[in-house]
Amino acid sequence: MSPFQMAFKEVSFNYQQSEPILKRISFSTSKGESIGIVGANGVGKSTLLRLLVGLETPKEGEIIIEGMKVEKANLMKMRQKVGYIFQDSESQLFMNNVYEELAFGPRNYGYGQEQVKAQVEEALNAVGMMHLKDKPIYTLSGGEKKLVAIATILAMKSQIILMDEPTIALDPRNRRHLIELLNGFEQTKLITSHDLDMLLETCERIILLGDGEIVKDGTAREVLMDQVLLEQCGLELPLCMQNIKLKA
Ligand SMILES: Nc1ncnc2c1ncn2[C@@H]1O[C@H](COP(=O)(O)OP(=O)(O)OP(=O)(O)O)[C@@H](O)[C@H]1O
Repeated sequence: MSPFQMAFKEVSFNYQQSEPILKRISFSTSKGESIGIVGANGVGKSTLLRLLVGLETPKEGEIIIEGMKVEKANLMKMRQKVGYIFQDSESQLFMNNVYEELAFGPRNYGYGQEQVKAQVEEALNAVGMMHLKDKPIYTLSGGEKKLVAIATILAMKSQIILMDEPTIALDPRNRRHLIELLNGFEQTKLITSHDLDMLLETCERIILLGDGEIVKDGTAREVLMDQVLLEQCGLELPLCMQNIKLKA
């Protein structure tokens, strides 16, 4: 058994003809960890998640998940293990209605009709969206689409969940709902976000990226409460840590 669940080993990456985006990135994660990935716009957070699900291939180094290298030959197996929730949920929902959307993954993995139904309903109940079961996707609001996208991953029973900016498009009530959901998940979570307050509540570990490298990999408190470090990387303290002056 490997001592880690996922590992980046000296991974470097650049898009075609662009400067290096990620430079010799190394870190590993254990089962059940909740990790926030933070950094300024364009630093490579989404790219890091795309590499993890094999949507991009490292130029150097390798990524290992549960003992398997992420590469073309293993992608189908990987995709069952790793659920990826895109920043723009719209682009990942493609079936006619919510039930069909959630059923797509489990059906593809060969589960029978009753099992598929059970997994879909369990996932919809988990995100509190059972009432949307028969709704056409195009009638959902942005926040509902986000929660349905999360439910598709739960219906697949993925043990590793990657989320790219999950609180975008959520109103305060649904944002709170998401935080509570995340805190109840036993799966390993890797979450990229500029919502540092949400990360402070949901992640025990934070990886701060800057200039293609890991600037700091530490506890949420160590990283998200270090104003000098955050400002060096183009970020600010979480709002809950700032002395907010409200307009009269
Ligand atoms: N398909 C692509 N082709 C070329 N360059 C790309 C592509 N996708 C992203 N980039 C560039 O790679 C860099 C990293 O992008 P990425 O989306 O990973 O950043 P990010 O940290 O997630 O940003 P943000 O916080 O704005 O979402 C950016 O400069 C971006 O313009």
